Amino acid sequence: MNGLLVFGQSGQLARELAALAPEARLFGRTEADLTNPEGCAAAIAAARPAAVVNAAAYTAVDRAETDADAARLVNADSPAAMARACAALGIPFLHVSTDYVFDGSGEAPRAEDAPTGPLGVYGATKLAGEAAIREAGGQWAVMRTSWVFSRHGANFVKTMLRLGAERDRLTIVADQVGGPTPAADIAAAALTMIGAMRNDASKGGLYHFAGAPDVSWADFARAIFARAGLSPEVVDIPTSAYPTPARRPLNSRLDCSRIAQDFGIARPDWQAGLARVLQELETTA
Ligand SMILES: NC(=O)C1=CN([C@@H]2O[C@H](COP(=O)(O)OP(=O)(O)OC[C@H]3O[C@@H](n4cnc5c(N)ncnc54)[C@H](OP(=O)(O)O)[C@@H]3O)[C@@H](O)[C@H]2O)C=CC1
Ligand SMILES: Cc1cn([C@H]2C[C@H](O)[C@@H](COP(=O)(O)OP(=O)(O)O[C@H]3O[C@@H](C)C(=O)[C@@H](O)[C@H]3O)O2)c(=O)[nH]c1=O
Ligand SMILES: [Mg+2]
Repeated sequence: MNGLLVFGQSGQLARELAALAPEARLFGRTEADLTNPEGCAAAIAAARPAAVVNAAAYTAVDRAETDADAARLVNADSPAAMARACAALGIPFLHVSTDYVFDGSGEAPRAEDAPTGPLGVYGATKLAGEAAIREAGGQWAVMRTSWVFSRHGANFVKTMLRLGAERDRLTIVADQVGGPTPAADIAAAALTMIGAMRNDASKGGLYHFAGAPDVSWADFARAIFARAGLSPEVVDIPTSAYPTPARRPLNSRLDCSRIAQDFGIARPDWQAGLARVLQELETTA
């Protein structure tokens, strides 16, 4: 897509956007530091893009607990400044949010208008970003996704490949359930949405998009090991047996029917995405 500006360069989603839209401009930290909201707005004003996707975020969930000021600047204040700069130029803005805006109670998949209740700083700052973007008043879309994995960056698949090769036995939480989502599918969905928004100024809003089917982290680990030909024993544990600085939601299931209805985008099959990512890791190793 001509004129697309992406915030983020080295991250999982940014790398997949670059692969699918090689003509896009990507801004890393040197071009735009998200701890500086006004700098992000100025970067948009100077670049005069046709559309903006924000693929940068403070994603270190545990570290955010003790680094809340930086997390808020990156996850809320800078996306808000980006949304205002896009509104001023009259161009579409797409931002990405998370299942961690929810409290994880119950077992039903959550729709976009379900009550939020973040359990930690990461989720709270992402939720604040959503609200500020809505208030900026331009043509915006926020896509909430979950459990992102790809060949790039830090993610659960790559952690499991490392630990599974080192250890005979792993204890993995089995009471957190959600949809693992290949970053490549998020990139494709984001480009579809931005294209539709450019064609129709009435398009936009809040959308859920996650891989299917929903699964526990323990069962996701088992699937990774089965496909990768590793055979550590995976022991189910409750979240209470895996203490971390940030609390995480137990129920991360996202109801993704709205994005299917409005944009024709179906939930991606994470097993297929996992097979692709393992193949990519093998050929680049
Ligand atoms: N990862 C996941 O499991 C999930 C992610 N999401 C959301 O999806 C989106 C994409 O996430 P993902 O690609 O996985 O994230 P990554 O952690 O892979 O990448 C984050 C990117 O943000 C950049 N970044 C962080 N801080 C700054 C800063 N101060 N200035 C400029 N750039 C900065 C990083 O740059 P650098 O490499 O230099 O640090 C990196 O390129 C985010 O909005 C995230 O909240 C939603 C659900 C799940
Ligand atoms: C490494 C390991 C993790 N776990 C657990 C911890 C955690 O509950 C779960 C997943 O670990 P992670 O470190 O990938 O979790 P985390 O970094 O919290 O993942 C989240 O990142 C943010 C950015 C999001 O937006 C979320 O959608 C989600 O993907 O697995 C084990 O139970 N055993 C282990 O050996
Ligand atoms: Mg993590």
